Amino acid sequence: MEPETPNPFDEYRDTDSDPLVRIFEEYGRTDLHWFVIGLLASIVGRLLSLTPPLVLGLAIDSVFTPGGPPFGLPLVPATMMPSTTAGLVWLSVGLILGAFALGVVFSWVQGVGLSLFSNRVQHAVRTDTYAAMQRLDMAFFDDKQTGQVMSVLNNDVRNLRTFLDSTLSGAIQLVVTVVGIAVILFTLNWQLALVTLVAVPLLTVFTLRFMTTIRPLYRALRASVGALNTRLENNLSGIEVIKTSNTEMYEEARVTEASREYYDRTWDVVKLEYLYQPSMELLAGVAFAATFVVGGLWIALEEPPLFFTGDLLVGEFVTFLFMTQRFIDPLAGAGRIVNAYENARASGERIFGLSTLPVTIGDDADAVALDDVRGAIEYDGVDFAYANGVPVLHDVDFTVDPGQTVALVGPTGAGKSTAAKLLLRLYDVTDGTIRLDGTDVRDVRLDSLRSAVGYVSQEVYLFDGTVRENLTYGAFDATEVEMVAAAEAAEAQEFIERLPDGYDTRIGERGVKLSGGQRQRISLARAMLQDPAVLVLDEATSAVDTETELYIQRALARLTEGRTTMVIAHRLSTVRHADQILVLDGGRVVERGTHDELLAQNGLYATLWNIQAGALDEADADILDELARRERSAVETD
Ligand SMILES: Nc1ncnc2c1ncn2[C@@H]1O[C@H](COP(=O)(O)OP(=O)(O)OP(=O)(O)O)[C@@H](O)[C@H]1O
Repeated sequence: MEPETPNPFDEYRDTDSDPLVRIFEEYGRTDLHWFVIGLLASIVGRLLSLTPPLVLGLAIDSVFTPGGPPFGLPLVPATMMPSTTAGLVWLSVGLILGAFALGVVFSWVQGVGLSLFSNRVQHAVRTDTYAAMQRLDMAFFDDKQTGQVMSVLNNDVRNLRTFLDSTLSGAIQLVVTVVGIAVILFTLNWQLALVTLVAVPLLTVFTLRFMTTIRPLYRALRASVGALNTRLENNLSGIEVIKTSNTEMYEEARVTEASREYYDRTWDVVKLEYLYQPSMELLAGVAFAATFVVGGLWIALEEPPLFFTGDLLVGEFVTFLFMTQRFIDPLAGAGRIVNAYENARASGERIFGLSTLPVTIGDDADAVALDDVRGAIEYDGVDFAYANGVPVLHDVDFTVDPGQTVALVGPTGAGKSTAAKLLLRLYDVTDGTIRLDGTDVRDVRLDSLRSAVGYVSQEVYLFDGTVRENLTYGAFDATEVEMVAAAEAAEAQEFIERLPDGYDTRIGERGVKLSGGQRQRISLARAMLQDPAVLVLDEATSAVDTETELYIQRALARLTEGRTTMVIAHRLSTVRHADQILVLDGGRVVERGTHDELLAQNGLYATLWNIQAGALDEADADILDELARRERSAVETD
C-alpha cells in the first residue's frame, strides 16, 4: 500500500474563531426571526411538558388526600378555583390534557421555525462556499482534492444544518428544562432538591472532559470522510483506466483502506461515546436512587430522615420523582448534544477554512476592462514556478502582433502549456510581465481578460447535457442562427444533424457519447461562438484519422483567421505556416523563427522535425494542404 499522504485540508481549517458563532454572525441574521420563533416555541413546549407532573402532585395532595392543603395554582386567585372535588378533578384533567394539546402545537411551530431557519442557512452557506471555492486559484485544484471539496459542500454543510435544526435547540431546551425543574424542585422542598442536584457538578465535569477529548477525534473523522470521497471520486472518473488496466482488485483494496480509515475514525468516536454515555446514565441513576431513598424514607417514616427537617407530602414526592427523571435524563443525554456540537464544529472549521482561503489571482481595485482588444501579446522576461517552487519557465521573451499566429513547440514538459496558461492568468508569473495590448494582464479585470482570450484545451471537457448546451456554453446569448453557423464553421454541423436528436442530443457526462474528433469540433465551435480576439489552442495529442484531421484543420483555419493565436503544437506539421515558431526546451526559448528558418538552423527544431518522421509528415501535410486548397476552391466556385 502507498504511504499515507498528509491531508491537505488540515492546513485549510479555520480554528481561529468558533465557526458556529460565525455561522450566526454571517448567515443567521436574515432569518433570525425563524430561529427565535422556533426557539421560543421549543422553550414554551418544554415548560408545558412540566405541567402534568406538577398538576398530578397537586391533585394527589389536595384532591385525593383527605384533609390535604387547598388546591392552588400559581398566579390564579383561590376564588376562581372550583369548590367541589369533582370540579377539581376535572380541572386537573383539563390542565393536563390542555398542556399536552398545546405542547403539540408548540412542537409543530418549533419544527417549522427551526427547519426553515436551518435549511435557509444551509442553502446560503452551500452556495457561498461553492462560489468562494470557484474563485480559488488553480494551484488549489492542482492538488486534485475534488472529493474533499465535495464532502465540505455536502456532508459538512449538512452537519451544520443538523446542528442548527436540532442540536442548538436541544441544548437550549436542556438548559431551560434543567433550570425550570431546579426552580420547581427547590420550591417544593429545597433539602430533597439538594440530594437530586448533587450529581450535577459531576455530570458537568464529565461532559466538559468529554468535549475536549472528542474534539480532535471528530476532526479526524471529518477528514477521513473527505479522503474516502476523494478516492471514490477519483475511481469513478478513472473507471475506464481501471477496467482496461485490470486494476479492479487493486482499487478495491484502496477503497477498502479508505473506508477502513473512516470506520476506524468513527469507531474512535463511538468508543469514547460508549464510555461516557453509560457513566452519565449511572450517575443519573444514582441521583434518582438517592432522591427515591431519602424521599421514600421521609414518607414511610412520616418524619424527616437523617439531618433533614420539615414535611414532605406524597404528592410532592410524586412530582419530585417525575421531575427528577425529567431533569436527570436530559443531563445524562447532554453527551449527544456535545457530540453533535463537536461534529458540527469540525464541519464548520472546514467550511470556513475553505471559504476564507486567500485568493491571489483576482481583480485589483483599479483593474481595467479591455475594450476592442486588438490582440497584441508581449511576454517580457517571464519566469514561472508552480507552488512546489521548481522553476518551469526562464526569461521567456516574445511578442505577437495582432492577428498573427505564434506556435510553441518543444519536447514534452518544456513548459509550452504553462506559458500559454499564464496569458489567461490561470497562474501569475513569478517574475517579468505579460501584456495584452500593452496592458499588464494583472491590471486587467479577469472577466475582461478571459473573454478576450479564448482557450481551447487539448482535453476537451463537455458538460453533461445536450449538444446545444455545450455549444453555447459561455456564449449563452447566441442565437440559433449563430450557433448553427459556428457548428458549420467548425465542421460539426454534419455529424450533429446525424445524431438522434440533433442539437438536442444528450452527450453524456464529459461527452463520452461522442468520438474524440467530434468532441474537438464541438469545442472549436464553442470557441467560434465566444469569438475571442486572442485564441490559445492547446493542440490535441491524440491522433485522429486523416479525414477528421482535415476537417479539424479546416475548422482551425477558419477559427484562427484574423485572430491572434497561440498554438501549443505537438505535431509540427500543423504549425508549418505559423508566423513565428518558438522552440522551448527546459523552460527557455532556445530557437525562434519560421518553419523554414528553423529547419535551416538545423538545431532542436530540425531534430524534432526529423524525429517526427519529417519527410513522411511533410508528405502528409502536403496532401492536407492540397485537399484544403481544393475544398476552398470548391466553396469559392459554389
Ligand atoms: N500544476 C502543476 N504543478 C506543478 N508542476 C506542474 C504543473 N503542471 C505542469 N507542471 C510541470 O511543469 C513543467 C512544464 O509542464 P507543461 O505542461 O507546461 O509542459 P508542456 O511543454 O506543455 O508539455 P506537454 O508537451 O507534455 O504538454 C513540467 O515539468 C510539469 O511537470
